[in-house]
Formats: sequence, structure tokens, C-alpha cells
Amino acid sequence: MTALCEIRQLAVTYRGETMPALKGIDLDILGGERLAIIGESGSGKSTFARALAGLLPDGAVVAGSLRWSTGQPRAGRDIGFVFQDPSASLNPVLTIGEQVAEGARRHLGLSRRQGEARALEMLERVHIPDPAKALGAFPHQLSGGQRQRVAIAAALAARPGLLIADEPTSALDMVVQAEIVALLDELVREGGMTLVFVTHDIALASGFADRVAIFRDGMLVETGATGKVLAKPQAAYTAALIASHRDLATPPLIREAGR
Ligand SMILES: Nc1ncnc2c1ncn2[C@@H]1O[C@H](COP(=O)(O)OP(=O)(O)OP(=O)(O)O)[C@@H](O)[C@H]1O
Repeated sequence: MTALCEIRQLAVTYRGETMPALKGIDLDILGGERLAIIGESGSGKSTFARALAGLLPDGAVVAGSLRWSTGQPRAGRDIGFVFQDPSASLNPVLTIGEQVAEGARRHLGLSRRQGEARALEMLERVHIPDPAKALGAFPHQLSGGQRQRVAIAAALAARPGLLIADEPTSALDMVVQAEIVALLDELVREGGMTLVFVTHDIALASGFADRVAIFRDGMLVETGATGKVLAKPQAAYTAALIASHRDLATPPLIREAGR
């Protein structure tokens, strides 16, 4: 696999802060891989995901380089982004159909009718029950898991090559979590997309990620093939993270979700 993005010495300092939230990150994102960014709260995972997507807030100072093999990608078009809380990322006063169609219409230049057809297709792909009816529904009429499916449909509607999912399941209960991870896995495989999956849950990531990157205090501690890192972590911190996870000895969630 060739590098989709070569990240070198990436550092991010938020406006008004003296300490960088992220520093000295050297990492290649490989085309077509499923990469999990793992770390505890405050380790810089979201900062990394936002820096990658060009979605940092105004005033954040970025140092280092991101070299894309595809040319500079645009968030929404070339990069789809799924956030932790689907309620916050969906507009409560727009129908599901309008929201899923919006990105496709804007970025693919589709007509209203084509946008609606694309929205229907996407709702089918994310397995929303009765997708034709869901087109006209509002977010509050769906469950949390269904809302996250809609957010995923919206993120993928413009056919991005890279999907970044930032803790997309942490607002959901365990069963729904597993279903959403299985769905992301399925969609990324089908579409030949690259997935960057941000999570604090090393067990969840181990079920489907090809590679893991372990973050701590704004730095990259360790990276490698998932099986290798889990079996033989190089860093003491990674070993502690694995040891502290009570679920790691049991089969990963995603396999329980019905594959
Ligand atoms: N907009 C912001 N302004 C100032 N500091 C921020 C901002 N966003 C995040 N930070 C700080 O940057 C550091 C890294 O935060 P980040 O959200 O990237 O971590 P994280 O690993 O994603 O954590 P969590 O899982 O809790 O979201 C933290 O110290 C956080 O307080």
C-alpha cells in the first residue's frame, strides 16, 4: 500500500494555549487501510483527526507537514467525517433526506431529484429500515444508532476516498456500538475507502483495524499492525493499555455483531 498521506512532525497548538495539543507526529496513512487512532481522553486523538481533515478551529497553529498523494483533499468531498454525537452533527429542523443529499448535491453537482435518489441509495446502504419513509423523517424520530447511520450516510454521500470517524460509537450502547463498527467496516471494504477510526477503546479497534497508532499526551507512542502490537507491544504504555482492558481476552465486538 502506498501512503495516502505522509504526516511529518505535525504539531498543533490551540489559540491561547502555550502547550501544544499534538507534537512531533510522524505517521503515514496508507491508501485502503483501516487505521485506528487509540488513546486516553486528552491524548490528542480528536486534534489529530481534525488536523487531518482540515477542520481545526480558527486560530489553531499547525506546524509540520501533511503530504497527500491525491493533492489537497477537501473536507466533505474527499474526506468524510463522522463525529461522536450524531445529534450534534445532524440539523434537527432538516429532514434526513435533505441532510444526506446536501453533501452529494453540493460536491457532486447533483440536481434536487438526483440528490434525493442518492440519499435514498445511501440510506439503503447504511441499512436504515424503510429508507423511502426515512427520507422525510426528522432526526428526533430516529434512535441514536439510526441517527449515527444517517450521519455516516451523509458523510459518504459525496463518495470520499477517506472516512475519518471520531469516536463514532461512544455515545451508543454496546450492541449498537458493535453494529455501527460492523457497518463502517462493511462500507469501507465495499467502497475501497481508507478509514481512520478514533477511539479510546483498544478492544473495539482490535476487532477490525489493520493498524493501530497509540497516542499519549499529544505524542505518537507506537504504531504497527494490530495483531503485532497487541501480541508484542513495544512501549510500556501500550502494554499497560492492553493489560488494563478487561475485554481484550474475549472475542472482539465486531465478530459478535454477526459476521
Ligand atoms: N478547541 C480547543 N482549545 C483549546 N484546547 C483544546 C481544544 N480542543 C482540545 N484541546 C486540548 O487539547 C488536548 C487534546 O485534546 P483532544 O480533544 O485532541 O484529545 P482526545 O484524545 O480526542 O480526547 P477526548 O477523547 O477526551 O476527546 C487536550 O488537552 C484538550 O484539552
